[in-house]
Amino acid sequence: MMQPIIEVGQLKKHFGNVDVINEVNFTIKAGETIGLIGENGAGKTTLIKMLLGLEQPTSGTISVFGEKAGSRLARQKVGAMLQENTVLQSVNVTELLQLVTSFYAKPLPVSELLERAQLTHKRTAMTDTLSGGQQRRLSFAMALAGNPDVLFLDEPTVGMDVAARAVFWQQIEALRKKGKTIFITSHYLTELEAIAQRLIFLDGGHLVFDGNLSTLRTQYQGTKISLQTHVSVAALTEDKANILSVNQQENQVTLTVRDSDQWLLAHQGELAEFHQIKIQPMSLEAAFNELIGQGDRHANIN
Ligand SMILES: Nc1ncnc2c1ncn2[C@@H]1O[C@H](COP(=O)(O)OP(=O)(O)OP(=O)(O)O)[C@@H](O)[C@H]1O
Repeated sequence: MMQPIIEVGQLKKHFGNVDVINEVNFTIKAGETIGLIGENGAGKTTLIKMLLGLEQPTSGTISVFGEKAGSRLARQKVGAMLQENTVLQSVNVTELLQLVTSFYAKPLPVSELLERAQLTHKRTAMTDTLSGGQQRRLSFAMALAGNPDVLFLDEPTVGMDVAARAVFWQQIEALRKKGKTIFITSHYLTELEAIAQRLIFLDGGHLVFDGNLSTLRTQYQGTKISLQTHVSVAALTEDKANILSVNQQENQVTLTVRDSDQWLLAHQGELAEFHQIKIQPMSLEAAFNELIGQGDRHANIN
């Protein structure tokens, strides 16, 4: 049985009177690959910074390898790629990686880091002459420097071109296969679908989903039905268990339902009152984004 290596309990973070993380609980086991998804401002970066010990929680507990986040032990075992590229000026790529590896007890060889980050051809380039995507890759090399057991990657592929992205995801897959624990944030579910067995969604600082992709699919992926009608929304959404979302603009109604056949069967008596019906499958991402949008509105009302 895999051991939990990170445990988060009743975690809260307020900035002033703004709740950024609200009562978040989860544990991470060794070897898991976790995708953390949420809109801008959902609290992803704040959560990662607390897991790294770079931000202090307002309340709640975080344990990393049985110790406080950011402890000496945790820093040896954890590598991170944050959103800002913190790259030292006036040194070349190799010198920077030599410096970073010197902080660790069991670092990876610089040549391997250069290769994994696709930067071998840039090994003698000054760090401030790198392009945005190359700096992102240098941050990746720095995250790997200590041969960490756990990797936190905050929107790692931003600024990378298509080819660099593809190689980057191959690297992540290779690290996953080696048994590394990987925690990645992204705005894009599609980018994580292939790699993350487990997905955690933050919405306004609330953990709204924590589970695997197939659970996510059965819970949220639906079919979109749009139509024009004077039939009331209440009547159209009577079978609550089948309705994922509903939107009405005058007589234009858009529903997302789990099972469109079941919905049509239930409403066959009203078909004469439906016009311009369109039925289309919805991508998981679109369905989930719609739900997250609803969660936001609920959060604002409460
Ligand atoms: N140091 C700070 N002081 C005050 N507010 C902050 C601070 N850091 C973050 N916030 C606020 O906390 C909220 C969550 O921010 P955070 O960066 O964690 O979100 P995110 O999900 O990572 O967003 P993005 O996708 O844009 O990176 C935002 O409303 C942000 O303005």
